[in-house]
Amino acid sequence: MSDDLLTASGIEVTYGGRRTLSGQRVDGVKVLHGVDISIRRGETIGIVGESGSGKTTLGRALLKLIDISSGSICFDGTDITHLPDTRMRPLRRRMQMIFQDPMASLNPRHTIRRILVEPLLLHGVAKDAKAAERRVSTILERVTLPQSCLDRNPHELSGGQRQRIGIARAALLEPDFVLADEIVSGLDVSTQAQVLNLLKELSTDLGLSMAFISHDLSVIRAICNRVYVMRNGLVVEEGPCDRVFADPASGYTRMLLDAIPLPEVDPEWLGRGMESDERKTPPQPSPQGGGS
Ligand SMILES: Nc1ncnc2c1ncn2[C@@H]1O[C@H](COP(=O)(O)OP(=O)(O)OP(=O)(O)O)[C@@H](O)[C@H]1O
Repeated sequence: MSDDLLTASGIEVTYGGRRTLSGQRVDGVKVLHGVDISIRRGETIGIVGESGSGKTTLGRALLKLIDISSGSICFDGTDITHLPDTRMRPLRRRMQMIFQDPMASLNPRHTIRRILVEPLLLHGVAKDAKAAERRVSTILERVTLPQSCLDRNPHELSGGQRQRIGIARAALLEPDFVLADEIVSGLDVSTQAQVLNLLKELSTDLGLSMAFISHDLSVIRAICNRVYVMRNGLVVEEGPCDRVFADPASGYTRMLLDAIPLPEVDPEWLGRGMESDERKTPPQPSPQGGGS
């Protein structure tokens, strides 16, 4: 069995290309220009880069949520590049996504119970509603939410609670791979820390592979083993976080690091030691807002 769970080679994505009714081809805009990326089993990689560099597009391409115009994608030994929907369906359960804005991904008219129970039944992970409810109750405890959340609608929860529901929904389906796209950028710093901690624990417990998209370098450093740095639809640097942050090979990565001084990170909540000189860096607000 290969160490790699997910590999993608030469990924190109073009938005807006089409054929007119008269058969003429209208060129679109190419936003990924041949990206190679691999994610090993049990590994968390970061994808970082300035706004518009193509992080979200790459993430969606990896999950086959958008079409690629060139390249290939392999998941757990299966070439999924041209896999038809029927054969892709069982793999979709194993490749989950957690979104930046849970309000946009959780149906506002459904209770949390329905939001969590339905996918379990749809994917056949639980054999009946009773078994599904048992699983949901257990995962709620795991993400430290009270059972009373089950009868609420998404808008009745806080942002941090909603993000925990997003994590619970992904984890319930027992995925092998989770893509997390800017999932803490809308949260305050202490809630960010709690959500990141939870995700880190879950990924270890469940042996998940994760790709973590963020424009926030401190978040990437806190949670990832390796990092891919993107610019203008290309990977300009890839390597272990420790090396890339301490000694970036690309001038662009150095510029990103200079532009966004790393804030002080409390090693208690990250469960990770830091060098004493890094700890002297004062906390700095990120000058970049928004995200994917
Ligand atoms: N559906 C779409 N149609 C057309 N162009 C798009 C679409 N989605 C993204 N783009 C363009 O593709 C490029 C890459 O966007 P993408 O969202 O992947 O970047 P990003 O690095 O995730 O940026 P951000 O951090 O701001 O979310 C941008 O120029 C964007 O405007």
